[in-house]
Amino acid sequence: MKQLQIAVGIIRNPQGEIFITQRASDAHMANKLEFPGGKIEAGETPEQALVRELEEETGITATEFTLFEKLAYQFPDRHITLWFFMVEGWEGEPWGKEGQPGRWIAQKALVAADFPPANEPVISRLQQS
Ligand SMILES: Nc1nc2c([nH]c(=O)n2[C@H]2C[C@H](O)[C@@H](COP(=O)(O)OP(=O)(O)OP(=O)(O)O)O2)c(=O)[nH]1
Ligand SMILES: [Mg+2]
Repeated sequence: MKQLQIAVGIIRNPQGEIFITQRASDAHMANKLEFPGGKIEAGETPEQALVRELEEETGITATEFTLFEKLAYQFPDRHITLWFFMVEGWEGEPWGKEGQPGRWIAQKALVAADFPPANEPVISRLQQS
């Protein structure tokens, strides 16, 4: 069974909108919306992986972030631990750098069913705050 550690960024602007991207049609959790991010590599801290992944996937350099939630989720074929960081300071402007569609959505308008099932507790928290 695959064991993966994942760092993702909840990129939130001063208007309370969050930058989300859509996963590729051939990826695990195909076509679902996601918070940009990816696998923590050997020797990396979750924070280092977050900064690297956001540079690779959205072109921004994250400068201010805090851990928002850490949770484990068992998919049929893999066990993942997700580190969700709230990102409220960055340099540059996020875009779908790897060709994936990206857009800003009001925090309260996020819909849990549009994301992978592991994200449900985080979407709930974002809707309430
Ligand atoms: N990026 C991201 N992945 C998520 C979220 N929720 C969730 O369950 N996942 C899962 C899907 C994948 O199994 C895993 C993330 O892997 P990934 O495909 O983004 O990894 P990566 O960027 O390193 O991609 P790659 O180099 O392997 O192509 O975590 C989320 O909000 N964002
Ligand atoms: Mg990724």
